[in-house]
Amino acid sequence: MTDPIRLGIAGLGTVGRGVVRIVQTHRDLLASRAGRPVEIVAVSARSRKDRGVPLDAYAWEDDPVALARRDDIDVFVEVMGGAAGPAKDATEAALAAGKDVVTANKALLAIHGHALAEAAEATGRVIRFEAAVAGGIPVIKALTEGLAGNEIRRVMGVMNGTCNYILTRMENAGLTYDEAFAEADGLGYLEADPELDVGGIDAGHKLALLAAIAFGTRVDFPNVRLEGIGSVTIEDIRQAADMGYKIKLLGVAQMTGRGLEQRMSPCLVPDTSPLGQLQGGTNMVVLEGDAVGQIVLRGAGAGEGPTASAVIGDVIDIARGLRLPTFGQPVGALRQARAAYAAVPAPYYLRLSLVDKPGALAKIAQRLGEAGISIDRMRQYGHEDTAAPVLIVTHRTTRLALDEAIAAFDSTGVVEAPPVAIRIEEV
Ligand SMILES: NC(=O)C1=CN([C@@H]2O[C@H](COP(=O)(O)OP(=O)(O)OC[C@H]3O[C@@H](n4cnc5c(N)ncnc54)[C@H](O)[C@@H]3O)[C@@H](O)[C@H]2O)C=CC1
Ligand SMILES: N[C@@H](CC=O)C(=O)O
Ligand code: NA
Repeated sequence: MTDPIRLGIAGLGTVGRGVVRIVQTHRDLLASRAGRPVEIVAVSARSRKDRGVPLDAYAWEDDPVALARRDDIDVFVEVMGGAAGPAKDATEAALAAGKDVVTANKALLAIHGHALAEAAEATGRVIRFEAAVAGGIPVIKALTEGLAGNEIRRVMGVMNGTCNYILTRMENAGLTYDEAFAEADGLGYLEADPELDVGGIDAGHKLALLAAIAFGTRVDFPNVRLEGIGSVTIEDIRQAADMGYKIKLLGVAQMTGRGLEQRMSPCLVPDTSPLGQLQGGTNMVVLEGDAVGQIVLRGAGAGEGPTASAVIGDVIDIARGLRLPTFGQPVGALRQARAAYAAVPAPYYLRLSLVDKPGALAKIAQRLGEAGISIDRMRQYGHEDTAAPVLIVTHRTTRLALDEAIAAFDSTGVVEAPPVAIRIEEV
């Protein structure tokens, strides 16, 4: 058998521990699949506490940058996290020292991915990041390799398990947002900064990485339109269900006539669709190509085993000699796409609280008509107070037209509370 592939692992938390565990338990399997032994040479973490896996056989480095530069490693495995600081410094040091890099760090790549891809290309190294997007789901591989013959039409997904957990608990157990959030916190689901999860930032990082591969563009996280789940109410979850929809924190990236649209926001999807059926902390990514049609990938987006599985898959690819550009094309071929927003028309869900007087609904219908918006379905609910809850599902329209109509509702004098408008993504 040929020389081993030698790993230096920076970070021994959930993911790092999982990587060590797989290397130790699947020694022969990995060697056979990689065509050479997979060995851990050195590790680094903030403290030398017990991690539940034997580490004595490995050299220890307090400093991840020193680990990245060691002569006796071939691949630097970065599983510390953080968009800057040691993760960035050590990744740069590894590339400069001629090491390949495997990382689970979506924040780092969403912000510095282009520069790091340039650095990798300059030194002839590769950066692999399957674990960074939808954890154990091999979506980077699917897009970069399996679908390489397609023009990608659209990439969609539920890519933050914590948010999907919160939304499904609200839906199934009737919890308020705050109650479901507290439950997710108690289960240890939330990132150290929960805003990364519930603000849609973590999922936005993942979407930006997928979009770069799918559309051959530079990673453009600042132009991902982010809206978190903090404003989703139990009322909307119930009313949407009544109209046949589920609310999901959905990422959508699409190349439009006006540029690249990247959105991460609460959307309605049909409750019978694969996305609508997705429960708990599971992730789902939907890829659409001109030749292949639609592909749906579902699985664990986080956790020790699933995330480490993705890291090891990347290590094996490197051991086998598979050397692909970071985003599927040489950096010079990646375009800076113009950013577009709300370029693709869609049906919308509109929840209104109207004064219960003759003609109120007619005034709303008139304003919608004046904005060129046609009503598909409408429902008014019985009520005990003076405001009548009204739900409208529109035919396809633009967000611009909808915002115009909503602004015009003010002059009707029949709207009791700010209207809620949520896009219905056609999946
Ligand atoms: N936990 C999960 O399910 C998933 C995590 N990821 C990503 O994987 C990476 C690691 O995540 P976790 O394992 O959950 O984090 P964690 O917080 O459990 O572990 C982080 C590890 O990095 C070490 N570390 C942090 N700063 C360091 C420094 N300056 N020097 C040396 N060691 C340092 C810590 O001591 C710890 O061992 C992050 O980028 C995260 O976003 C990606 C997908 C899923
Ligand atoms: N916080 C993320 C886990 C890692 O990507 C999630 O909840 O999905
Ligand atoms: Na993945």
